[in-house]
Amino acid sequence: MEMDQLSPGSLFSLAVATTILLWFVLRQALSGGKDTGAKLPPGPWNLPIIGSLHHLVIGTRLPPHRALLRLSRRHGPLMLVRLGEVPKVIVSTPEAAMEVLKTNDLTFATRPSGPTLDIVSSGGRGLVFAPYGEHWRQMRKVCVVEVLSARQVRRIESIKQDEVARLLESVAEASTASPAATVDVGERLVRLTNNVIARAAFGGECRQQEAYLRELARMSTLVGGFSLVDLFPSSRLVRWLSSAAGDVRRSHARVQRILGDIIRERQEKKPNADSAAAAARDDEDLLDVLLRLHKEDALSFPLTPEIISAVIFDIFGAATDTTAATIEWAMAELIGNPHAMAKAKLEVRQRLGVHHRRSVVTSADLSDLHYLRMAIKETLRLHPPIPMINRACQEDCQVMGYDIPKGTAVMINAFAVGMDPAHWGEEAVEFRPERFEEMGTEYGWQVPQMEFIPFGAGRRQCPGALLATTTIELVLANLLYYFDWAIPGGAAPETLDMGEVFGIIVRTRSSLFLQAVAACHLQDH
Ligand code: HEM
Repeated sequence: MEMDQLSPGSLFSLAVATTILLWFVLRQALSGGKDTGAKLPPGPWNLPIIGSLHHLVIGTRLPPHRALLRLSRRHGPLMLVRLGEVPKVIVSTPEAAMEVLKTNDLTFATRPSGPTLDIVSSGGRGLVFAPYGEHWRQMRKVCVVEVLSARQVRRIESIKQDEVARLLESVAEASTASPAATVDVGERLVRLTNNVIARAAFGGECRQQEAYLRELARMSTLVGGFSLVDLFPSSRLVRWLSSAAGDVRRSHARVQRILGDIIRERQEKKPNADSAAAAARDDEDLLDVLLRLHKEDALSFPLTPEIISAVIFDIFGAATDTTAATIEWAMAELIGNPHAMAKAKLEVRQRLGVHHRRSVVTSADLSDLHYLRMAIKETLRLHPPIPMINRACQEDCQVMGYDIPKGTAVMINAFAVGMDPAHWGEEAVEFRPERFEEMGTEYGWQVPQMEFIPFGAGRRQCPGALLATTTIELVLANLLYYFDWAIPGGAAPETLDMGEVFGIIVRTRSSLFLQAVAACHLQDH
């Protein structure tokens, strides 16, 4: 029985199974729950057992971030919903985000826990889901200072160019086939971002990459916080009915086995590597860096192989699908908006000239591509790949005049924030990159008023934003410079499926299949 994803069917089954308990629950409710006197945020009315879930599924087929945006328009920028048995505060406007991510940055600097999250976070031993504290501080520093150091970024730059060249060659091959083959854009992009991170992390490509990717994708859809086990963490009935926790555990174990093999092989290959000499070399990959830190043993929390594996897993998860999904959404939006596509293409081709001699447009060529950059921002505003940013409250506090008790899970709806009509106007749903120009040339990736937060904000904000945005620019510039793109069969742009699959990362519902026609000759690499 497939009970795991939030759907009307699964909720109905659950409601029937629990109806017999309703009377007792109602009796308890009528006899009066404890009134703590706290002034909690407003929210929709709740049903026993399922809480507010019916508002998210009945009469709507919207994914959670969209359904929650709709609810917030009725109940306010700070809203308390009960997702099953878990109360969550939903933050939906820039003003509310400002209070959580800036005014109370430290109070909300931790992540919530939950059955599936606890599994993928290896019990908080990695970085992305680690609870706030010394371990997180250390791992964040390792990530920023060592993993994303200037030297590593330089190394990754040449890997990116190499992988982009491979992508272009494979697209060129499809475009010259007879009849011309369609390109599964999403699949190629996931491959590209995975190859980049795999080569950055392990030097070579991961031999078990296919299996690794399959398990990562499976986990992403199960760990969005809307699996039944996460909604009813204390229910034995749900645990019995649901396979989500077991599926996540199995996928996670497989991924950890693959990573464990890679780490062991590396340790066996370079058992006596002189760490200082290795550090001085430019070819030290992320695994070398982490193993060197393990050997130096100078950190307060020793980097055990388990922690190294958890951190690499986190960086893979954080860096690959987010970047690939953004490029895919950008291509979908540009195809769906021919006027924007024409402008972006013209800019790339005019700025780079027709006689671009290198086989790949490099990062050095990207500085003047203002329209393309705005198109990427607009894509991230409309399709933040992580629309629901998970945080938790570390101590009792007040936000917008409401009491938030310690331990409350908080979801910042980055999608809703980017849709706020007070900042983005009534036509906020439209893809219009020019709006960023109208808001001022300085309107950057980080904005002071929190109306654009695809990378989060505050001390837990994404440390990979620069790596991500430069990769997205590089790939898009190349795709638009070398090819003209169209929907196969000449279908109209409106026919493009812009539906979403919800998970920890939101992706396009249907693969984006496009036809590419070479716009200029791709020189041999
Ligand atoms: C388009 C691409 C990306 C998007 C939209 C994105 C978005 C995000 C968001 C929303 C968060 C949570 C921030 C918060 O809680 O305030 C996050 C965290 C994180 N991201 Fe990214 N990210 C992207 C790419 C990357 C890349 C390339 C890396 C590579 C290292 C990365 C590494 C991380 C890490 C390590 C965290 C956890 C930080 C912490 O908890 O301290 N991300 N990202």
